[in-house]
Amino acid sequence: MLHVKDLSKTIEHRDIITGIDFQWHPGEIVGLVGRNGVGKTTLFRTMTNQYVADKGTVTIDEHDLKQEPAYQRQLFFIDTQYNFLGNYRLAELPDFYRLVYADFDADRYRDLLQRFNLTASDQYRQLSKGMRALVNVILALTSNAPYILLDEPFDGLDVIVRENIATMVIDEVADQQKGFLISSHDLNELDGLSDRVLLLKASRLVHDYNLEDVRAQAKKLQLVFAGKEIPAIVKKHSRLIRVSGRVLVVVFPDYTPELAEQLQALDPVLMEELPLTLEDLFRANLSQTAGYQLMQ
Ligand SMILES: Nc1ncnc2c1ncn2[C@@H]1O[C@H](COP(=O)(O)OP(=O)(O)OP(=O)(O)O)[C@@H](O)[C@H]1O
Repeated sequence: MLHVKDLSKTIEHRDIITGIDFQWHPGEIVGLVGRNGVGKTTLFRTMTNQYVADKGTVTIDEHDLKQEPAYQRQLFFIDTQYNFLGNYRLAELPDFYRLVYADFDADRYRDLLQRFNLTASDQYRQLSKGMRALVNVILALTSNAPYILLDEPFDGLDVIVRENIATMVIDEVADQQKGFLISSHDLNELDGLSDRVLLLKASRLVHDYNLEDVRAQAKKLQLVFAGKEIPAIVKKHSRLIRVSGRVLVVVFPDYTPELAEQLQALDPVLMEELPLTLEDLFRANLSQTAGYQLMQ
């Protein structure tokens, strides 16, 4: 089990990540979401000791990664902004990774390059953004590290490659109990991939969602009422996702049978359940207000 304990990092007197605390088990695919600049990449860099934490620890099975650097080999991360790969050909990369990851699977690396039509003699820096992202994921999978950090892995990839990667990640988790922590803006991609999502806001971890529980509790409804006014009970208990004419699309984070009865009693012209996406949850939790003020 990997445990991030009270991890904090200040850069140029600004708190970039503050008191981050969570546990992550092999076999879990955890999503990491948050708005631009909230600190997702900084969290990855601090977890892997690229940035020295001001406070807190990261342990794997109780071994502190700073005190026992050998355990860092159980954690895989490629920094998409700063890495050493640029000047090397794809065929050369296993030579480096083998030095750190003793179980690096060079045969599988070669097979995956072929499968995705990547040319082994190409230099990493000559690849397109999407192809580089793909090579990063291939290296992550073939490193055989049990804990893998992927920073925006779907950024720049076309839909076919995305689907292939998502399938490979799911297979690795099922077959080998690897753990993935995946930051993404593409919430649709994390939907159906993660069992659990961590939400960062203003440098802090503000939610640790078990998506199954959340889906059992929350409901997204399309509502139309006869009157012009939005009923108080709707405003009080829901977040507005969208409005078009008199049709409201709202999310109730805590939908109870009592609430359902109260809504029915308002005699809506239309009340229909819609599938709740991760994006709805993200918007419902990140906006500063419930959204109704905008309509006044
Ligand atoms: N080395 C650094 N020097 C100065 N500021 C930094 C440094 N690293 C990170 N920051 C700042 O920390 C904040 C968080 O950046 P970070 O890249 O971690 O965010 P992010 O959540 O990954 O963003 P995005 O989703 O846009 O990639 C930003 O304001 C960034 O400018």
